[in-house]
Amino acid sequence: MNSISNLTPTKKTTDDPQAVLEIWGKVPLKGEVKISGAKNSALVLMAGSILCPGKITLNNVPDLVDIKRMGQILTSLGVKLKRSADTLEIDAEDINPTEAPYDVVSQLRASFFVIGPLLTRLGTARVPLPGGCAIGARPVDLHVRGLQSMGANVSIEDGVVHANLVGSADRLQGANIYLDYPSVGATETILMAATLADGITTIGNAAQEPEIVDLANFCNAMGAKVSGAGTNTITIHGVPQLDSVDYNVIPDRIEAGTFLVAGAITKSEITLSSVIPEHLAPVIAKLKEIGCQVLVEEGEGKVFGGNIKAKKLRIIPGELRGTDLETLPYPGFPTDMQAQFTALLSISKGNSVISETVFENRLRHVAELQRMGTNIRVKGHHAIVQGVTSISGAPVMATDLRASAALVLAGLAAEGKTTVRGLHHLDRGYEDLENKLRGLGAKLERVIPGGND
Ligand SMILES: CC(=O)N[C@H]1[C@@H](OP(=O)(O)OP(=O)(O)OC[C@H]2O[C@@H](n3ccc(=O)[nH]c3=O)[C@H](O)[C@@H]2O)O[C@H](CO)[C@@H](O)[C@@H]1O
Ligand SMILES: C=C(OP(=O)(O)O)C(=O)O
Repeated sequence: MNSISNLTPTKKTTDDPQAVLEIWGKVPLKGEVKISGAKNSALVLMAGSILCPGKITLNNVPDLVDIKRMGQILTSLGVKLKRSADTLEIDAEDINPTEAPYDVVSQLRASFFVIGPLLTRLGTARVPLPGGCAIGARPVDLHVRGLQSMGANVSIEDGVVHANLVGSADRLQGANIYLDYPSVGATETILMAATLADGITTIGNAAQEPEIVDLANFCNAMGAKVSGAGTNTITIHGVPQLDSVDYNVIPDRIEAGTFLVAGAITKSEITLSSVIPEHLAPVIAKLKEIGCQVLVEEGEGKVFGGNIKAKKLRIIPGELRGTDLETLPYPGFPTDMQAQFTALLSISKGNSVISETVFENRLRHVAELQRMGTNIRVKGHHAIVQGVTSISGAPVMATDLRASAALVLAGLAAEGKTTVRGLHHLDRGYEDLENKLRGLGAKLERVIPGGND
């Protein structure tokens, strides 16, 4: 049997498709970890930078495969990018409405978010439909209908969405739009398109996620007139042009939530720095129900949009007990934390019912968690969990981004060695996860099986 001491990592890599993550569980964690900027905010802010013909500086941008892919899409449109540490300089003065490359768009949902900024600034946009994803069908009908309500002609030809202003119109027209569902992406597409439209746009039943508020703050910092972000009705008064800005991306509430679960699942007290606790309210409430204390402490004081200061969060785990949870649009419990909580509840005393209501196919991690000795049944969009007292390491396959995080968390709590495959999912959305966990004392290593570098 492998042990920590005889593990001989052969080649560490971040992008080799053969690489696996080996985790030795039951090692207590300790210390402090810094949370990176939010993937889902940075991605939409990068798309939103197209709205401005001047230079944009984004700080606190995480170093992720998804961010690199979004950079490739912007570059293909003529945008100039310069990255230094966590700062990204974006110059979208000279852009052309060429088609964003399919092979990148097909790997990244957020790539579709360039459609609103391109259309409203240039009057035309061609963006391939974002690729099918393992978590559900994810159509873009709400984005399309929103742009059509603002006077755009939108058609889908050979898998590419073509959007144009109609006739002699030189701007989109403000409109009253009511979303059938508070879609994050559709709210972002319409919000960005409306910043440069002629007149007033309202978005009813808008998504209220913190990333929407960050986008509105970013647009307002460029001179847009957006109000109501963070509520279910957003109003945008269109302006003719937006200006340069230097802006800090908010901390990643899903990365933060994942580390809180790491503390809970290993029964370890750890501290997270650079977080906005309010963004984690539904996650913290569930952790308390499960038996953990989560304390808010003063942080280093970095300031984000809306003049919010970063704080620290300390988790003090207790006896873990089961609870029910249902994923919902914000401020409900985030679907992006469901897989991690499935891992946590699988070793919490008693029964739990987890209901996934946002995406129709987001329980695929259950089959992998079962390999580790958990007792979970899937019925429709529910996972019915009977907590077990211990789980054991096993070879497992990541099926999507948050599923990969759930398997890493389960590996931290399991007896023996867990080997996680499919790390390209993990690398999409977690900056330096292995080193951050190692800094807290976890024993894990990325290796190529059988390699000999
Ligand atoms: C890059 C990014 O920010 N991704 C996040 C964003 O994804 P994304 O913006 O894709 O998520 P949405 O809120 O749009 O999707 C929610 C639900 O609405 C449906 N829908 C969406 C749009 C549409 O036009 N038609 C439609 O039917 C989707 O299929 C899904 O069932 O919000 C999700 C929900 O919090 C998160 O899990 C993702 O991490
Ligand atoms: C589902 C996610 O991302 P995306 O929308 O980019 O697929 C996620 O971040 O969990």
